Amino acid sequence: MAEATALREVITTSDFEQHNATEQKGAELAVSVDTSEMVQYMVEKGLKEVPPEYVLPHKHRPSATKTKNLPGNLRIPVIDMGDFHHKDGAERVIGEIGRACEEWGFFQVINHGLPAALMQEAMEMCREFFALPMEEKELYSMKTSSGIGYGRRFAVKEGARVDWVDRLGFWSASEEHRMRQPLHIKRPVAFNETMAQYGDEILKLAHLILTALSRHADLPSEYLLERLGEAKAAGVRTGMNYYPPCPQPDLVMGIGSHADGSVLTIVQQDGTPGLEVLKDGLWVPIPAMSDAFVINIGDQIQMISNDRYKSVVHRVTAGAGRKSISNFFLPGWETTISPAPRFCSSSDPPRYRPVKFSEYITEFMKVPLGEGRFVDNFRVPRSLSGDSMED
Ligand SMILES: O=C(O)CCC(=O)C(=O)O
Ligand SMILES: [Fe+2]
Repeated sequence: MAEATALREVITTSDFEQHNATEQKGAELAVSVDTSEMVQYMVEKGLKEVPPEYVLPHKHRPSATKTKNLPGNLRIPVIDMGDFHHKDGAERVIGEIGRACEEWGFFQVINHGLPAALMQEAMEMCREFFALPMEEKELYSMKTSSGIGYGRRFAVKEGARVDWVDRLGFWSASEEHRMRQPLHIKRPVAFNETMAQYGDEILKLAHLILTALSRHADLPSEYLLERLGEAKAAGVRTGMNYYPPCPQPDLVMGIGSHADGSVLTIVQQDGTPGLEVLKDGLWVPIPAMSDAFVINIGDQIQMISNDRYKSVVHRVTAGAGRKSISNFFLPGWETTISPAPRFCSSSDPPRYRPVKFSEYITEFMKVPLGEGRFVDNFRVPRSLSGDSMED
């Protein structure tokens, strides 16, 4: 029993799930999700007080860390990608994306190419799924360490704090990933088809962003994509998140502060605030635009770009109820990630040691979120990499 709990705790936490880690070794581990531990279940049963494992230390609570008098210029960039395919507009878009990734690691995009109707349908799938009776959602419970299915974010170690969120995880792209590890949702009936179409479009958007960043760094358009290994091996892991209404929102976090281990992450919000990014020591709320995507750089691009493009800490506060769709663009499992020569020089040698994505993700899943920057574990000690480690 204790062993099963420990296993489950280690397995279902990380941002981009551990699907590949165990799958590639042929060692998926059995896990079981206990319905009574789902946040939505507790809330629907009329919970009035947040259980102790969710409660944040005082100094980490939203009331203690909220930015008062946010400077007016501290707003994450909103970038209109409409001109990206036009010769005259492309330079502007590329410049804005590149600068946003250098300065913020976060930005929102509008006119991004995904039809508004498809975004609405995807959010509708998310709403309808979480509105199913608990017995029906349970049919999709995470059963193995793949992280695919209905489950939640558990503590990674005994006594660790738990996030106020339930999640449904699956591969939304590419077709290879969907076929190899499918999650067939019966209701809502349009789920599989809609989310496959959505995933394919998200994949295209991820490619566009990497093209823009490659060009921003004066590299061939395909450069960053090619560094992620075989095109077929990269994919999009999607997590539909439900942060149920919380009776004591100041005591908890929807998702505690963390940086994503992905290449990049593309998030669709439902129009409810909650997502915040840490900028110059201040928590900056991200406007909840339901027709935009929030895009953030993940650790893999930070390493490849030798810290030029930043993977930045963010968090989600709880409140009256919120849904979002997190799409993690992941490299091929066998891909070795290392700073690309273009981002290094004799005065700024590689700041990270090469690391196989499989090694990265396996280690990432063992550490609790919010405890330091995981990516720092792969930094070359300063004395070996020259004297230009400062940001
Ligand atoms: O819910 C959100 O807006 C973002 C969630 C997030 O940061 C994550 O899934 O890594
Ligand atoms: Fe995140």
